[in-house]
Amino acid sequence: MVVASLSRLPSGICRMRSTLYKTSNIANITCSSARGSQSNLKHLQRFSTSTTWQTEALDRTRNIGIIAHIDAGKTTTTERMLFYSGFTRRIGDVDEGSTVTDFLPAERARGITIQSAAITFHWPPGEVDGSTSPQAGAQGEPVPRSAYPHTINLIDTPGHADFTFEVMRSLRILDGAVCILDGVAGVEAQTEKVWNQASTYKIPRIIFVNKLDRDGAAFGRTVREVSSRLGVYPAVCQIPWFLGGNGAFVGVADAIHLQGLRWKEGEDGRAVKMAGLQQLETEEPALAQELRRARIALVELLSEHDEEIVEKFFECEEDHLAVSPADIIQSLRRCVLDQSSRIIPLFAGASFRNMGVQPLLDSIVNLLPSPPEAPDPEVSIGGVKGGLRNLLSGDLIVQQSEKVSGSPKGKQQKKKSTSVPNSNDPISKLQSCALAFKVVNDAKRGVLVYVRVYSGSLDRNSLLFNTNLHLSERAPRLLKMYANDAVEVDSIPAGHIGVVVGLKQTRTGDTLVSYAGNKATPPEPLTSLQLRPIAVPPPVFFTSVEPHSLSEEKRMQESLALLLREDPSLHVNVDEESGQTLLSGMGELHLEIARDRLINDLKAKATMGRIEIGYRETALGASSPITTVFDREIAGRKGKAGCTAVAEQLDENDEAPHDQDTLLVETYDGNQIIIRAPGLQIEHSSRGEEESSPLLPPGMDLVQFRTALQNGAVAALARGPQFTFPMHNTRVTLTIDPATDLFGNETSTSALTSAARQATVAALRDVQAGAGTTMMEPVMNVIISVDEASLGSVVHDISSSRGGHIISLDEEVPLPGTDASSASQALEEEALPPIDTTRVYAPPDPFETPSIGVEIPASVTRPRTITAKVPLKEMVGYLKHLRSLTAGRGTFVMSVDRFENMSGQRQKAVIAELRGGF
Ligand SMILES: Nc1nc2c(ncn2[C@@H]2O[C@H](COP(=O)(O)OP(=O)(O)OP(=O)(O)O)[C@@H](O)[C@H]2O)c(=O)[nH]1
Repeated sequence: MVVASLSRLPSGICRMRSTLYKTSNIANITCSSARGSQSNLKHLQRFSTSTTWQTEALDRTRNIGIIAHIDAGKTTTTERMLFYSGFTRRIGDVDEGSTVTDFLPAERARGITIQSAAITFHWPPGEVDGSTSPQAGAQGEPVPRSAYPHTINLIDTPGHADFTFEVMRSLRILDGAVCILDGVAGVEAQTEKVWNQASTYKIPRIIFVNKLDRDGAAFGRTVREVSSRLGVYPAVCQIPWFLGGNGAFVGVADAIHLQGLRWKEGEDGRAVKMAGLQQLETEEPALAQELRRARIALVELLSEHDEEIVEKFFECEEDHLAVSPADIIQSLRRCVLDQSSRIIPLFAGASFRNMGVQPLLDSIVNLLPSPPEAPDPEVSIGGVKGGLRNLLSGDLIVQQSEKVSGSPKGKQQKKKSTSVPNSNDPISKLQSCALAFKVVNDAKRGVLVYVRVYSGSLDRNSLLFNTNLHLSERAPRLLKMYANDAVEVDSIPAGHIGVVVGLKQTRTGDTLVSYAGNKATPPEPLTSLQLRPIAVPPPVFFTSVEPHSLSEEKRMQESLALLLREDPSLHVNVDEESGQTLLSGMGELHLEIARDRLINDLKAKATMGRIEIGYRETALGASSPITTVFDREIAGRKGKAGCTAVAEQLDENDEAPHDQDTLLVETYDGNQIIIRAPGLQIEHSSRGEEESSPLLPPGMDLVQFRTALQNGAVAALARGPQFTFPMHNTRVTLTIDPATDLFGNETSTSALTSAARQATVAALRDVQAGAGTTMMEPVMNVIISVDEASLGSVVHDISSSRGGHIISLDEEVPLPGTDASSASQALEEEALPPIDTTRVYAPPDPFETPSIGVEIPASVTRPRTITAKVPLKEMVGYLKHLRSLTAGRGTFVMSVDRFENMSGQRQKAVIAELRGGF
């Protein structure tokens, strides 16, 4: 056996690698030895100044994420990656709370990942210079990419369902992903959910089956689940090495290189023993035989999808074992990038035992795409959707719009098609385009905005226009991050991930553009350019937040504002009547973490109340038009404005008015707000952009007028007339008659807001007195995975004790994600032919008979899947119950389906419970 002891040899990783890939020309690689996390900053600065960043070839960059079910081992694996790449000197432990990526106190305390952290390291260790990787060695033989250092930007994403939105946000900026599976639990419900979300963004993926050291690990079963539950063809590149077939897990056998890799129990994993096929044949004959089968299956699978490997196969006289590792890697890479093949390379290991992580790193570099190879990022601009590269090349035709006199915002537009770019074309003015994917408040450096740059180069001090908030901010400082260490840079080039320090407003999820010229805003339609917009799901839990004293109020509100910038799936609103601040979110854990962040990290002196379900209230009919005139002093200034409001049940089939008098039709938190001002005599500037009216109060423009009225309606809708829950599914129409409702100077924006609020409140009370209002509750889409034996009891429990409706059994119904395009994606996926799971190669698990070519009954390969709609109230604490019904095997995921009207009886029961406490 060849022994490569990395602890003894400073360049050991390289040695191991050269043995791994049998390449002769990689002697010029300088391997860095493992360095301590304290000292690594200096070490990193050496190869990460702004100049080198600029010149780092983009094809040697990987922006990847790790996705998985909670506890599959994402953080544990990341820690090993950091260690082997030389970024840290010791391996952090999740259970001891000493990991690099889970650096928030709340994460360390709970041992789970809450916020995605972006980390940069190099694999293999060494400097990433400007040269592109050579594709061939001196003798013309292909050289694997993993022979040359690459920059890996890694995003560790949370696995808990409460943080799905966080995962979605991270997925948007990834070019590739590693999906980690727990080798005992197999494909779990949350894995399926995240997998489907990654499919939505067409992210190339590889799979790592982890925890193979645990009792009950079943690699073969997991492989079969990958094909049946994730709907892909697993390309088994490694199989587990159990000593003597049924003994301890000691390493992996690699079907690409036809060799065994063995790690010594209890060591840090840097020393790897390698054994060729012949050696395995004498020492581990059963493993050697299975390895041959794995190689045959791998070449066969690739041949079905890749012409080039077929040629190589013929060149090797149809000998599966003779095809070179480099040819197999290239074929795998082609299949991963061309996702129509649905081939997913699959690797094996046990990160906690330090086994299998270096080959996984090699595969990240070898198989996952560089930024230019990744799918074209989706953008929306001027009402058109398409790819950013297409937009920049002129292949995406943007409809430039001219507003029609008096038309509502965004409606009734005259379209004029412009092919882009041309010399006058606004798209050619775009200098850079970036997505802010994360906002973090750093105790030392202030607010850090993580950005992924998609085009051009984001330069220090450039003016960035935020197309979501419609404001400009300067970028005074730029950083390149290494977990919680940073290096100052002058610019962040396209394809890279970096941090902007000093932005005051930008939130997670906002698109930032810089543009040529010195105008305050970019030319239309660049103002509407948005990268991969995602819809924030409605919050379903809420809690009150009270400052300890009045003097703490300001600090608390500032901290809450920061929390909201970090996480837009949190919502804050102030109940106007009680003055209470309410914080709402996606789940109980989500709010608990928000509480931790607010009180422990941001040091707000505040108390949070009980976490409760966010019910809603809705109108059952329509009010009569209610006109009120607000006439009171506001902040020492007389304020007077009138408004007429009608509140009614929102019927999706009812068309909103689109006439000249309609200034706004907007859906906000499930309610629709319409603003009308007949006779306002709206005028347009010659360029058709600015709107104004001679009848508006002096100094007020149409945007301020609309926003003031809208704010009033939104504030009133936050509290229902009967149950005080926020209104839902309700339409409010505000009508302003310039002759009777506007009073010159006295009509300030705050007077308009108060008038709109007052009129809406009165209209809601009128509905309550007439047709009435009712409570609504969140109903969840729930997908439960159980084994056959527990199916009956779980179905019975859901439908009889929890008032749920079973929608289907064993049907692959993708959960409606938080992304608008997932539904269409699901439809697209429906069209794909089913995977023939009987042809999928999976090695036998210990104590199982060989499985190749043997038909596997569906009941063995697939756990049963129950899809149901269940009120959220009945799902509180469900995991514990499910575990007891299924002997610990059952798992579930859920997402909000809709809010539903509650029956009188159910309403009464909930109110009694709320009064008496849970
Ligand atoms: N036996 C064994 N345990 C492992 C392995 N990998 C991770 N674990 C353990 O599994 C638990 C979860 O690991 P994490 O790395 O925190 O998992 P995660 O996927 O990051 O979890 P979240 O961040 O909470 O989603 C920890 O107790 C780890 O020590 C492994 O290969 N073998």
